[in-house]
Amino acid sequence: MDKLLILGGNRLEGEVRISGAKNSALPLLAGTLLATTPITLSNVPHLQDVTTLIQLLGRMGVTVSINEKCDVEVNANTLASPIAPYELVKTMRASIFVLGPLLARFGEAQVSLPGGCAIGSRPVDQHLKGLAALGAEIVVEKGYVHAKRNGRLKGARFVFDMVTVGGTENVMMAAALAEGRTVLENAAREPEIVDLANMLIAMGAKIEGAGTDTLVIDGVESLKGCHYSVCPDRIETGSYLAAAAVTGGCVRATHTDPKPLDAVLQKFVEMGGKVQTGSDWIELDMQGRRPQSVSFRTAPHPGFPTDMQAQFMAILAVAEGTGTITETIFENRFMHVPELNRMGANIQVDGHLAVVRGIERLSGAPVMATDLRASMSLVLAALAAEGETLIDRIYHIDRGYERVEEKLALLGAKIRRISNRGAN
Ligand SMILES: CC(=O)N[C@H]1[C@@H](OP(=O)(O)OP(=O)(O)OC[C@H]2O[C@@H](n3ccc(=O)[nH]c3=O)[C@H](O)[C@@H]2O)O[C@H](CO)[C@@H](O)[C@@H]1O
Ligand SMILES: C=C(OP(=O)(O)O)C(=O)O
Repeated sequence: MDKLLILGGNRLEGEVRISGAKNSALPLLAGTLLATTPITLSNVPHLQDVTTLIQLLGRMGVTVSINEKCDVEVNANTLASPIAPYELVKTMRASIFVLGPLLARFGEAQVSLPGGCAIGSRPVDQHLKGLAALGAEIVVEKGYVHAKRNGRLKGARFVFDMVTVGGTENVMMAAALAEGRTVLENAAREPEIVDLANMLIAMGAKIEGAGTDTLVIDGVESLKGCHYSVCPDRIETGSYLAAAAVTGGCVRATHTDPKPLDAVLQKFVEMGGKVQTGSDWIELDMQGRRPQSVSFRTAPHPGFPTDMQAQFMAILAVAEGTGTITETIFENRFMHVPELNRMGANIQVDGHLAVVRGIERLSGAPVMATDLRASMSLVLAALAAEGETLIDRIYHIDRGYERVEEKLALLGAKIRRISNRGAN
């Protein structure tokens, strides 16, 4: 298992090029199943999760190739078996995104239930209820969702019980091929929903309201291929800006989009950072200063993203003053706390609330990554700590951060990947 070795204490300075968004690339790849002619996706990040979804499409008989520009070309016409098996789904929850498209386009699907993960139980009941509202017959048996339709899916009005990003995406994809109008209420408003809607529209879908809490989808009989570029990763962007915040440095993230990051950028300003933006870049300059503590609660977009919570906790750990963090989206997303405390942080958790009392300097220690964003919070803490930190189970970070050690090294981090393939 690979580990990361980081020697802390360097102020990070420079430019970092942001990759395509993991959380967009995954539903877009699943959405390619809906098209009757090939789709070409560009700006696809090179990540373990993307590889897993491509493997899943390949396992179903879909033809996936990478062209000379590193674009991913998908031809779903060769699909042979609409089955997403447990051994692939268990490594990546986003595999559930193939359910709606398979059902709508090919009439049936068998997708392993993804189950929970480190951050929470993460049920998919809303995905299933939404598809059932469109007329799908759904049975859950032996750990698999069996879904089929008789005739076309039928447009319907459906109100999500809670705001769910994946649920909105799955049902929106299915509704794009349903007969008649679907209205999805209490829909998620994340930028990745807008990206998926835009690709579906480029394929010929009729969708209005993406980015609001009501989606109106007029189903069409078929969708065609297109060329589509994955939107920039707002969480990767925020994570590299967090590296500036935690080290008192100055980082400019390029090839990104400042708009979806309002809530995060506001907190950097509250911390005492100087934030400047252009149409496709963001710079955070801490001017050598220690961040001031801030408090926040996670919320669906446009609120503060849960996917940035762990990284901000690392900043608060070395900030001046005390800050509180309330995690409202996932029930178990404080797994990084004991590891940060092992590095000297002073964080107390009571249910969904974490109280972080900033200290001047963390100290390097051997720590264990428990999930994707927790891994990044340990990396950030290590960058600010005195001495060496060895982070184990770094495979989590490879799910969501492309060439992380290379990008950080270019900003001046002393970071090295220790590969120990085959051994634990
Ligand atoms: C691949 C991807 O895009 N992942 C993101 C997506 O995950 P994901 O789409 O899984 O997250 P959801 O928005 O669906 O989950 C939000 C909350 O709703 C609950 N829920 C969800 C669906 C359901 O059927 N029933 C149910 O109870 C979940 O357990 C959670 O408590 O949005 C999350 C919230 O912004 C992000 O942290 C993830 O990075
Ligand atoms: C929780 C995340 O991803 P996933 O939904 O793929 O587990 C994340 O990106 O922070």
